[in-house]
Amino acid sequence: MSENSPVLGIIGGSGLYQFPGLTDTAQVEVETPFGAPSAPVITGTLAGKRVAFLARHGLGHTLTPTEVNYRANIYALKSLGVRRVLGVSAVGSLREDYAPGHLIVPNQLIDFTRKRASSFFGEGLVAHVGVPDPFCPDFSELTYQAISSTDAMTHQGGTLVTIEGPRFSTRAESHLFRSWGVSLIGMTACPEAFLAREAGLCYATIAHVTDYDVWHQSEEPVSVEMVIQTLHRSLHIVQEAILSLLESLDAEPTCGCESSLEKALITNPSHIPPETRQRLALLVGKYLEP
Ligand SMILES: CSC[C@H]1O[C@H](OP(=O)(O)O)[C@H](O)[C@@H]1O
Ligand SMILES: Nc1ncnc2[nH]cnc12
Repeated sequence: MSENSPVLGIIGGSGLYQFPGLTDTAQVEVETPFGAPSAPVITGTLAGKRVAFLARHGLGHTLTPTEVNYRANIYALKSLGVRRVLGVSAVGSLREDYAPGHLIVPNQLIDFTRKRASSFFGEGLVAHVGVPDPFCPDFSELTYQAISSTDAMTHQGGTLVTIEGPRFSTRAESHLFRSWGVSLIGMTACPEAFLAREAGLCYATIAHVTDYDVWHQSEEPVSVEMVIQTLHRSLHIVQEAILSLLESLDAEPTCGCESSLEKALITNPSHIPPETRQRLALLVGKYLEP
């Protein structure tokens, strides 16, 4: 981390493949021990602050939610000195009052993914990170204030379920999630949020509702066309919210996200293979004797 490090990492989801208004941009090809990120990271200045932008599904939306290399994406942002990461996601709504076009900052997650690398750990170094509140509460509060400063209808909190995709849900699945009190459905927040926690980063999501999934009696079932149409109407508001969020990021984080690994490592250091120690040095170096 240096004085010039980006104050915010933005992971743009469906429809958000670049960030308009960025100046002094540079395209950074980051190599990580976990492979290549979804796209080059674009660093630049926005509202007078340095930011780093990454297109989650690749520049031409070439990666399915399963194919996204979440570990490389989070690692790449961490390696650039980013401390706060904002995920932007198109989501379906599982409740009447969270309507298409609304923006939400969710506060809970349910993980229904099955085929994703969801931890940086393994290969001789074990850690069990705590995620009772998987989104950083402080950063989520700032993010909620930022979306509230726009003209959009907004909501604070709600449980977001992440399904594996790429298919959308069946009606039975959609009703099941509703019966559990789940508010929103998407395909990418897990493992992104969990990896950010392992990497000691503050993470929050702006979820923009694009559809009512497939449970609603009077609405058409979700389709890509429906998602894109709603996105086109609401993405400029997300961008406006991010400009407002940047204004509130001067203070240092005071939450515990940065020290998430302090009590999470369980492996006897003398047993950690040197290659693993080296691969994870960016995350665990400060906790292990050289
Ligand atoms: C294009 S509809 C499904 C697709 O959109 C969402 O992507 P993201 O979270 O990156 O905005 C959803 O998770 C699916 O990947
Ligand atoms: N209904 C839905 N299910 C899963 N992911 C989505 N992204 C946008 N709408 C969605």
